[in-house]
Amino acid sequence: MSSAAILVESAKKSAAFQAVNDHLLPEYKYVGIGSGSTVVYVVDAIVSKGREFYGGMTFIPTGSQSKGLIRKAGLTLANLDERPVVDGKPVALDVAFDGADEVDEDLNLIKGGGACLFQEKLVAIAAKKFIAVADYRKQSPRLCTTWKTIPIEVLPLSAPDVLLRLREMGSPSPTVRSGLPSKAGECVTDNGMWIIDAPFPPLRLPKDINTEVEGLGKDGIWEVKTLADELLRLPGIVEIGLFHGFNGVEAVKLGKQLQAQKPVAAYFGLANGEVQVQNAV
Ligand SMILES: O=C(CO)[C@H](O)[C@H](O)COP(=O)(O)O
Repeated sequence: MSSAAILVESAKKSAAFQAVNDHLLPEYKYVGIGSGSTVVYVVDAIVSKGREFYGGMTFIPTGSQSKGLIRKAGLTLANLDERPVVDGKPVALDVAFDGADEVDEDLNLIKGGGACLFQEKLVAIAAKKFIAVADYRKQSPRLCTTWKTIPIEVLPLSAPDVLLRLREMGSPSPTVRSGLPSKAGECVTDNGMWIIDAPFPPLRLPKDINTEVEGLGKDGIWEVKTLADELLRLPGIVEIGLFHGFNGVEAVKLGKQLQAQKPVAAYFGLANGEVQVQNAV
């Protein structure tokens, strides 16, 4: 491994251990475990706390990789739809930890680099608190600055029409993600869908908008929510890798449970070994 890669791995690990220390409380019962390479360290951090600490917890995966991690670590596994239902409601997860491809200054996220965005969003919204864990490369003032594409999960037979609509919306060269080098043909998600990676110029935040026209993307620059709403209106798109809106704490105040996509905090491992915490304000 190159020294740059070693630095990145060590940053992911530091962020994961601090996030778990700060946000996994011994009384918790249901814990969401996301996907990707950073989440491997989240599981390591949980295991390092010892069975007395995590033995009463059940871990909910966001896809087959995450399921494998939970099983391999000897943690108790249950699928999202296997939580008990109390008073007609599935119990909320106490916390969910997941990685991110890009995090903006308002804690909006791009996710889906690992093609797991659909189940990741289901787990994030089912959690009282969602914590993003990443290394320093993922921090960015605006989405689509360093991670330049938005992953979009689509029904395979809708792909040609979705690609056309994305081009009309100002995405210059959206492409169906390939499964290569490990799989010939398209990348097929855990849900049997395909992923389209749609490049967009860096997205605006609501505070950047001077006129309604800008927010609508007519100048080619979209605001996060406007773009997310427009994408989700298109039949064939199953889910998008934009996580935006509000977080779990705000959702409770607003009475909008099961709609919170944003993390309450993002933990970034830095190149100097420190961890920077970006909390929701
Ligand atoms: O969204 C994801 C998978 O769909 C991942 O959480 C995201 O790609 C970050 O991965 P990594 O921790 O490997 O950088």
